Amino acid sequence: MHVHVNAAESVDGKLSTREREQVAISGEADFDRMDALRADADAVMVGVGTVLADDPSLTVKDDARRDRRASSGQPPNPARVVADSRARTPSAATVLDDDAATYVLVSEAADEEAIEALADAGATVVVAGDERVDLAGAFEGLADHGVERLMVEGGGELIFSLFAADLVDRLTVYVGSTVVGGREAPTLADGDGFADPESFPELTLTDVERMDDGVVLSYDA
Ligand SMILES: NC(=O)C1=CN([C@@H]2O[C@H](COP(=O)(O)OP(=O)(O)OC[C@H]3O[C@@H](n4cnc5c(N)ncnc54)[C@H](O)[C@@H]3O)[C@@H](O)[C@H]2O)C=CC1
Ligand SMILES: Nc1nc(O)c(N)c(N[C@@H]2O[C@H](COP(=O)(O)O)[C@@H](O)[C@H]2O)n1
Repeated sequence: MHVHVNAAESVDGKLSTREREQVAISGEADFDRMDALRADADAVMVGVGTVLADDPSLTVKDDARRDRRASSGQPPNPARVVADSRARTPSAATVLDDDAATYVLVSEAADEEAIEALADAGATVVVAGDERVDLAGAFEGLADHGVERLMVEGGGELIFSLFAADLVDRLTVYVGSTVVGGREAPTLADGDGFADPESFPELTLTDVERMDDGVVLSYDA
């Protein structure tokens, strides 16, 4: 599976405010670039922290892109994937609507009733890991469902875990010209952090593009 992480951060590296309120860091052109990445993916993934904070739809917004997918035999929208160890995704979450298939990745620690509620709401539940989702194991399950191109949008907890598990192939980051600040505000990679410089993931910068009032940095991982 090819895993592409794409996110937007402020110039000080924040994904949202300290209250986890969604901020439009991207401008029009970058949101359109993100929409094109969604349209090129088999599935779009977020952590449950993002579902609880933003209630995103994760769908392709441009009609022509959805039409192109449909005419090439794909569903109009990519599938949606939520990493959700304890099955906390609310049944009324927008990611569970009928606009696309949705996979919720849970761990063995998730409550059976919560898992049933997700299945009743139409999600396909994939169980991997004891206390936390084992991302590598869960991705094998997704591959069995035909997911070959996965785009990950965040947030910071999920992105850190993907780097820690060496599961990232490509990273694109829009850096907007704004300062959010706040030691509690989510950053591109949160989690426990890498303590040992030897374990820092090594990235290769492949492109720098000016866009809106910011830049898009592209890396191979
Ligand atoms: N600016 C941007 O491009 C984006 C910003 N965001 C922002 O990020 C914030 C949410 O980020 P976070 O709080 O970091 O939450 P998150 O979206 O990274 O979700 C973290 C949660 O995912 C679950 N999870 C399951 N397995 C996991 C694993 N193996 N590793 C890590 N997490 C796992 C856990 O319940 C964990 O608490 C929101 O404020 C949202 O607005 C989110 C996506 C993109
Ligand atoms: N690329 C990007 N730039 C920003 O400025 C953002 N705030 C985000 N947020 C992500 O977009 C999701 C919302 O998706 P829908 O419009 O609901 O489909 C949000 O949940 C973040 O993942 N991304």
